Amino acid sequence: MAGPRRDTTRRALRAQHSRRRRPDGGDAVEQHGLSHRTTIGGGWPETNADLHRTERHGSGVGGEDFDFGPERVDRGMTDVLVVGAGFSGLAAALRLIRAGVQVRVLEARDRVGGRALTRWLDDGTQLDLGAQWIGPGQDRVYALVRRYALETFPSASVGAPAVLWDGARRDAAPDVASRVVDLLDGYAERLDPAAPWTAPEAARWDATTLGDWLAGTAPDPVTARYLDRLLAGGLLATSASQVSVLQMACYLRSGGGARSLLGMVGGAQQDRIVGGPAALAEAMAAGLGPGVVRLSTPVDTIGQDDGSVVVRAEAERFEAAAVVVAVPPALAGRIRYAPALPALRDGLTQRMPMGSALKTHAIYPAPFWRADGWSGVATCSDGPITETVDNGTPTSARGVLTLFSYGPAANALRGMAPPARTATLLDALAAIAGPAARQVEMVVDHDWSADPWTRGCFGGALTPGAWQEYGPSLRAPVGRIHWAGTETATHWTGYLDGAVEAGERAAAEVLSRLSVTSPGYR
Ligand SMILES: Cc1cc2nc3c(=O)[nH]c(=O)nc-3n(C[C@H](O)[C@H](O)[C@H](O)COP(=O)(O)OP(=O)(O)OC[C@H]3O[C@@H](n4cnc5c(N)ncnc54)[C@H](O)[C@@H]3O)c2cc1C
Repeated sequence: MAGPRRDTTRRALRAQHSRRRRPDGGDAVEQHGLSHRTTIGGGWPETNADLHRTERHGSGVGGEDFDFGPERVDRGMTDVLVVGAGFSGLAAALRLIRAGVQVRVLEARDRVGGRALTRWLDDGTQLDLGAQWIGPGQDRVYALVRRYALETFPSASVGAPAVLWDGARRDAAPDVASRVVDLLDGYAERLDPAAPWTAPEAARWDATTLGDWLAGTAPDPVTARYLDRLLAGGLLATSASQVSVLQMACYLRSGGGARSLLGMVGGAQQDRIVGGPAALAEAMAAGLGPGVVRLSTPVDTIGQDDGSVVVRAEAERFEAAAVVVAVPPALAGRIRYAPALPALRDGLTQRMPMGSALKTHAIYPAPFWRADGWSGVATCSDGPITETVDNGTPTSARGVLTLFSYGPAANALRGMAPPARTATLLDALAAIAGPAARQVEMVVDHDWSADPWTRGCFGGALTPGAWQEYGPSLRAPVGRIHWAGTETATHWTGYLDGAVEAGERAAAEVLSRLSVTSPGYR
C-alpha cells in the first residue's frame, strides 16, 4: 500500500509545484482575485524576523467611535458577515453560501488560512509553519481534501522513536507514564464534550491544576515533568501549572483520547496535505466565489441593534443581518463591541489565553538520522525541545527535523537573539541525534506569538476554574453575533477539523436565525 500511495503523492506534489512556479522565481497562487505569495524566491530567511517581512500585518484594533443608527440590512447586499478567513470562517462561509445566503468574509491578513501557513524551499520542499497534520477521525478535513481534489501523504516514519529521559536516551518512556495518562483518559470519558462543566467531578477537576495533579499522581518527578511537557506542552503549548485537570480532560475527550492525539500512524499526526493546509484554505476560499473574501480588512468594531449588525474595519463599514466571529477568543476580546459584550462572554475572552509554542524547522541536505535507524521522533523530559519529528516530504531529498518547544521553554528561546536561539536548539538536538545535527543548512520558524493576528499557538485554553464559571459562554450567541473558531469546537478542538466543525455549527445557528426572521429564505 505504501509504495503506490507515495508514487501518487509524488506526482501530485510535482503537479502542484509546477503549477505554482512563476517566471520571477517566486511562486504564487491566483484564485478568484486572491493573490497569495506562497514561496519566498531567492533563498530562505534564517530567522522568523526575516520571514515576518513577507507578511503584511494590519494596524491592530482601534478606530473611531461609531453609531450604527436605524439602518436596516440591504437584502441585495451581504446577509452575513464572517470575521476571519481561517478554516473556521471559510467553513462557515461555505455552508452559508451553499444555503443561498450572501456572505462576505473579512480577513485581517493579506492571505487566507490563518494558523495554516506553508512555505517552500527552492527545491520544492514543503514546510508547514503552522498546522500540518491530519489523522483518523478528522472526517471533516479529509472530506474537504477530497472535495477540492487535493491529496495527502503519510508523515515520514522510517525507524524507531527515541525518548530523552532525564538526560539519557532510551527507546520508550517507562510504562508507568502510560498508566498515568490512562487515568486522565478515564476522566475524559466521563465528560460531555459540549458541556464539560456538568460532570459531577467538574468543579474539583477545574480547581486542580494539571501540575498539582501530576505531582500527586505520577510516581516520581521525572515522570511528572515528562507528562507536563508531553500533555500540557505537546497538546496545549503551555505548562501544567497553567491549566486545570478539567481543561486537559476536555481536550483529550475532544480528540478521542491521548493515543489518538499523540499518535503518528493511526493518530492525529498520521497524514499531511500535499501543498499544506494552506492549499486547502486557498481552495476553500476559491470555492466561495469571487469577491467573497476581503483580505487586509482587520475588523475593529462590531455593533448591533434589533435589526442588524454593523462591522467596522478601519475606514470601512459593513452591514448584515448577523456576523460569525471566527477568530480565537483572545483575539475576539480585542474587538470593540457596541453594546459591550455581556460580562461572562467578555470574561471568557480574558480567561482563554493562547498557548506558546515554537515550531522550528532544521533543514539538512539529507535525512542523516535515518541511516542510524532513528525515526526523527523524540520526546524529552527536559531542555528547550520537547518533541522532534522527521518532517521530510516524499519528493524532496532534503532532511527536515522539526523541533517543538512549549510554554516556558518557548518563551526563554523567544528572548534570545536568533543565533543564540539556533545554537541552543542545535545543542539540544545533538543530544538526541548526534553531532551531525549541528551541520544544519538553515533554520526556519515563524513566531505565532508575535503575529498580531494569532498571538500564540496552537490555540486557546481556559485557565483553572474558568470552565465552571465561563464555559457556558463559549458558544452562546450574543444577539446577532455567533462564535466560531476551533476553540469553540466540541470535537477536535484546537485542530483544523475542530475549526471546520465550529464554522459549520455557527453557520447552522445563523441559518436558523435567518429562517426565523425571513420565513421565505432559501
Ligand atoms: C504551529 C502550529 C501547529 C499546528 N499544528 C496543527 C496540526 O498539525 N493539525 C491541526 O489540525 N491543527 C494544528 N494547529 C492548529 C490549527 O492551525 C488551528 O486549530 C486552526 O488553523 C484554527 O483555525 P481557525 O479558523 O479557528 O482560526 P485561525 O486559523 O486563527 O483563523 C482566524 C482568522 O481570523 C483572522 N483575524 C483575526 N483577528 C481578526 C480581525 N480582528 N479582523 C479580521 N480578521 C481577523 C486571522 O488573520 C485568521 O486568518 C497548529 C497551529 C499552529 C500555530
